[in-house]
Amino acid sequence: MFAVRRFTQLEGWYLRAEVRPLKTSSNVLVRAFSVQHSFVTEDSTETPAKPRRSVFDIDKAELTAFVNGWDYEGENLEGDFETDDIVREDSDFVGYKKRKTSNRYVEYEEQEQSDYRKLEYRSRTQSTEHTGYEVIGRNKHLAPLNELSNFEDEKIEFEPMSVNKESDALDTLTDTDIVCDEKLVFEDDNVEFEERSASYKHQKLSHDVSEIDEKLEFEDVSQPRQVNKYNFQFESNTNDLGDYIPGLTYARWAQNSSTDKKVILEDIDLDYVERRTFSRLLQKLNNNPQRLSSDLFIDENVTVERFQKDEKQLERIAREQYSNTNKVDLPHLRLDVDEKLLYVDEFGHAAQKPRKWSKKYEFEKTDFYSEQTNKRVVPDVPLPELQPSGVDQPVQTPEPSSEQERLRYADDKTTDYCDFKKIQITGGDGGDGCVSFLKARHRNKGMPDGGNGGQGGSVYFEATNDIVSLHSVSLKIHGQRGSSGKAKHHDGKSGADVLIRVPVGTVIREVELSERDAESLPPNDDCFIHYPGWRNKNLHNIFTDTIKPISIPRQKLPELDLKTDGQKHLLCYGGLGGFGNPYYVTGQNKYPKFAMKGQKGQTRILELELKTIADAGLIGLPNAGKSAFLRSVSNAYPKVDSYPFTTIHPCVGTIQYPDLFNLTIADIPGLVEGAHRNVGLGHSFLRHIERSKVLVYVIDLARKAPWDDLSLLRSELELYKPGLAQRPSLVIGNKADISNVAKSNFEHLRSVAELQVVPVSAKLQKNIKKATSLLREMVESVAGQAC
Ligand SMILES: Nc1nc2c(ncn2[C@@H]2O[C@H](COP(=O)(O)OP(=O)(O)OP(=O)(O)O)[C@@H](O)[C@H]2O)c(=O)[nH]1
Ligand SMILES: [Mg+2]
Repeated sequence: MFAVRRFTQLEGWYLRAEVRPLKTSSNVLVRAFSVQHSFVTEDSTETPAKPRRSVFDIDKAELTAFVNGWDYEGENLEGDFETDDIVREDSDFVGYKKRKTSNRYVEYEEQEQSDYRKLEYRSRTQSTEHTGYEVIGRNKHLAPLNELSNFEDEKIEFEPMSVNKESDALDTLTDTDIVCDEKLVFEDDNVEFEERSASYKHQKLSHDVSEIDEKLEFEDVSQPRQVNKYNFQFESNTNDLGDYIPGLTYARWAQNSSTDKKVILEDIDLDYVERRTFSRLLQKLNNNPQRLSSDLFIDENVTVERFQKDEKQLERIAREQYSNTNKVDLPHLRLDVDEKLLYVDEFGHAAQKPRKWSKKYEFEKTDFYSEQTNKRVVPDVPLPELQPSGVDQPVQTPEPSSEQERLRYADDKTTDYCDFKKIQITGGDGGDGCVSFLKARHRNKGMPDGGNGGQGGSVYFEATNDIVSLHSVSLKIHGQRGSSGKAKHHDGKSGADVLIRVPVGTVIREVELSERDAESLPPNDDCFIHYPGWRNKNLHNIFTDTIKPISIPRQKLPELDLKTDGQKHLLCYGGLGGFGNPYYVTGQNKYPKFAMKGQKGQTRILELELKTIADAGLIGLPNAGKSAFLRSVSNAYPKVDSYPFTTIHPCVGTIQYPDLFNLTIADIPGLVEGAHRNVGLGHSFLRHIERSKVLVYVIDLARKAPWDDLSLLRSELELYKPGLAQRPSLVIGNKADISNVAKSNFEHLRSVAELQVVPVSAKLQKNIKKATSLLREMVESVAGQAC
């Protein structure tokens, strides 16, 4: 950790600013600042009787003045820091200078050594040691530190104060511009202190920092905010948490010994833990990742409902789930417990709202804490019923009322998804050969010495799992041209190859060049470079059958299916470099006055079609709950909403079974009647389930006649590709929680459908286990069969 700290002492106060960078690389991002000032008695050997620490926000202008104007050349430190305590040494440290400023960060880059010095100093009064790199700034302006002695009120107003003192500091720092809009961070220096938050107005600073002229108003941070921290305890077979811990900046974890299977994560502020990281961690810890999704579902019976971001949202969820069972006090995380996973605790903490980058903040334990046993207590929450709500009426899924509305939903401009593209790729041209003759004293006719041209760059395709769409592939792609040969037998350099990365599952087909495309290609008439004035003569003399330009034989590419990650193919050769004139020396012609031009690179027009590769594909009408089902069973997190065509491009999730078996499942947009006539979103997206070995029909049991929906889906599939509907299939009867109607519909559907029907509630996570195990059975039974 690198820190830039500066100290001073002024009228019994001292101020400290810390600049905490993001990484310890040569470019340091300044991320958070803390400024603290506390009272220090005049007699530095005594511990202050009642030291106080006040915390306030510091803004850009103040900090700039503060940093630039600081001077601690000894005298300012007297009193607090004895001269002997200050060990100043010139070190090898190469400091940092400002490189780029954005709203949030100041980026520093390496700076001359002479600009900075390394300091070690000890404050006797605070009995703490600090080591850090001090930036010796321009000693021009001081922040209005005098005002700080009057820091009694809630409001502080800073005035700039100029100091007429010149220093030999650097020009480079004059525009040091440090952004600080974060909550302050304070550490415990073994001194009790009072915290106070202050909202204050920033007054415009006039000189030298005049570029910062806006008036800043800070929000009032004195209002307490609810901070939710959770503790998790698991049994785990793995000790390998290293990868996951960095994401959990706000969690502490402990493992008693390497043999102990218990892993405890404490004080996790879910507002701050990245959702996916955390989910992955739990997955790893749990070692039973079957139902773990990014929504933090842990097991059939153990469900951490949601990240508690929004009290109201939580309340809504709780009321929905527990409507007929229990009223639960809010806001608390609900959890059902089984014997395997131990407990989850919850605290409602009243604490000051931490700003984004602040690392520490105080909280108090309030609920669910037993003072007798000094342990956290598990709240006793009964399990919910299978069908908690007694809704009799089916929830009618809204249909798009008009074509316009449908388009509005379908036209999601925020996503750049593309699964079909026609592109032109061209290999780089070869470099030209050179016509040159040795020039030497006393020789009026030197030998030919022209170099050969370099080869043009080729175009490769590589399949990768890193991308899921073709949108990043350019429409026209060229390999680099080889450079031409030069005199004195200097051959040209080869052009760089181009690698085009496409998602796994991309099918590449070559299309014949249309006449128009062929016309647009450069003509290939004269393939020779001529010595000045020799063109006609050359054409007349030497173009016999023996000297012919070499052309790359053109072969049509077979269809190429990139199915595995890392699969790489060369699709377009770059042209060969042309020969220099020495190549054409013969007995008859010792001084050839021509050389070969570089060959043209190959050109191909290709169609790229992305056909997602997944073991199972979800098919259903819009709003049937396909995405909700995918969310509940896999690690994917597609958007779920109550309007049709929520999903407009495919999304692939992975279901992970406890024995590490993985199964991929693709969610695609809703299919409607007449999709083959391009109604709805059409049926071109069915290409993404074309390769799935198992089809999963997701049927909304709350609709009037779900069996009709099923036959409609099957007939649309058949119209898209004959035989597709005959694949092994499973029917998921979703929304089974909508009780009476769903139940009767299910009975009927089961009797009518020739396929196996599993009732589930994707929303309430019911019967999911059965669905996933059936799905696995089917996938395993068809494993190895070609689709
Ligand atoms: N009551 C109930 N509602 C559900 C269930 N599953 C999904 N829903 C709701 O149904 C609506 C549609 O869910 P989605 O998952 O977006 O449906 P979809 O099939 O992906 O829809 P499209 O992407 O538009 O094709 C949402 O409002 C869900 O909350 C369920 O099991 N029970
Ligand atoms: Mg969807």
